[in-house]
Amino acid sequence: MAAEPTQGDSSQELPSGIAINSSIPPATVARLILYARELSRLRREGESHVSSKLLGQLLSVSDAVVRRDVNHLGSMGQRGVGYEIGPLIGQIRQTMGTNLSWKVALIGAGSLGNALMRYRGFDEQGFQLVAAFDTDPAICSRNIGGIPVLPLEQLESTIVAEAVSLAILAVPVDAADAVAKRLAASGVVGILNFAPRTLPKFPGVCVVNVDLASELQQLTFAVVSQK
Ligand SMILES: NC(=O)c1ccc[n+]([C@@H]2O[C@H](COP(=O)([O-])OP(=O)(O)OC[C@H]3O[C@@H](n4cnc5c(N)ncnc54)[C@H](O)[C@@H]3O)[C@@H](O)[C@H]2O)c1
Repeated sequence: MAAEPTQGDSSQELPSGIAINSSIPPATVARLILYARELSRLRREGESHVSSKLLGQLLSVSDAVVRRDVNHLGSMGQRGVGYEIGPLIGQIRQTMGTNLSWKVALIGAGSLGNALMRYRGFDEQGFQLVAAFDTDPAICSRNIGGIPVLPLEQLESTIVAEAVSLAILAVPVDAADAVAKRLAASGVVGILNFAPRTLPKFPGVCVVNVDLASELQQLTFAVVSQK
């Protein structure tokens, strides 16, 4: 896997909160993910090839940027023919690790957790949400969006039994560190953290932070800077 989220001290933070540790620049990683989305759409529409110019237009970047980004994946394009869409999607997925299927646990089945459990888009991207965990007895033993909500006491045993490797953290901020520590000790290798704080570093565990308020601040910055 070429691109990895944060691990240890050599991590880099993207403005968006994506954090990676890799020879591929973070901005390129972010664009590669978007290229894959556009390429999949083009393939569904029956296209077999795409030029760097068209791919650039779809993301509002220049064709030179596209070529530079795709060069990180090895030799892919052919002058005059463009990129073959199928192999390019395959190479991006292999680089991102999304060619694999990942088992995911959700911790915190509150407002945000509920919305995530009802979201149908994870499966088609290779992410299988196997269980959610919560401390509230009124929520545990329920089934939300087809996902069982289990008491937090069953966290470690379920992660081991189901071979869960990723976790989504949607607990209140004060609970985040302790839960993350338990996830790391159980063998989870990646945490998507929604709690508005920086988690402690755990060896071998990658963290990506999602913070919509920060995204909104970037949006306001973009709006005020163009005036
Ligand atoms: N990053 C973002 O853009 C974004 C957006 C919304 C919410 N959040 C954050 O996500 C988290 C959840 O938000 P919410 O609105 O769903 O809150 P919520 O209060 O509705 O849900 C939190 C859930 O976590 C459970 N919980 C509490 N302690 C726990 C523990 N130790 N282990 C397991 N479960 C536990 C609670 O019982 C509750 O069901 C908060 O930290 C919030 O700040 C982030």
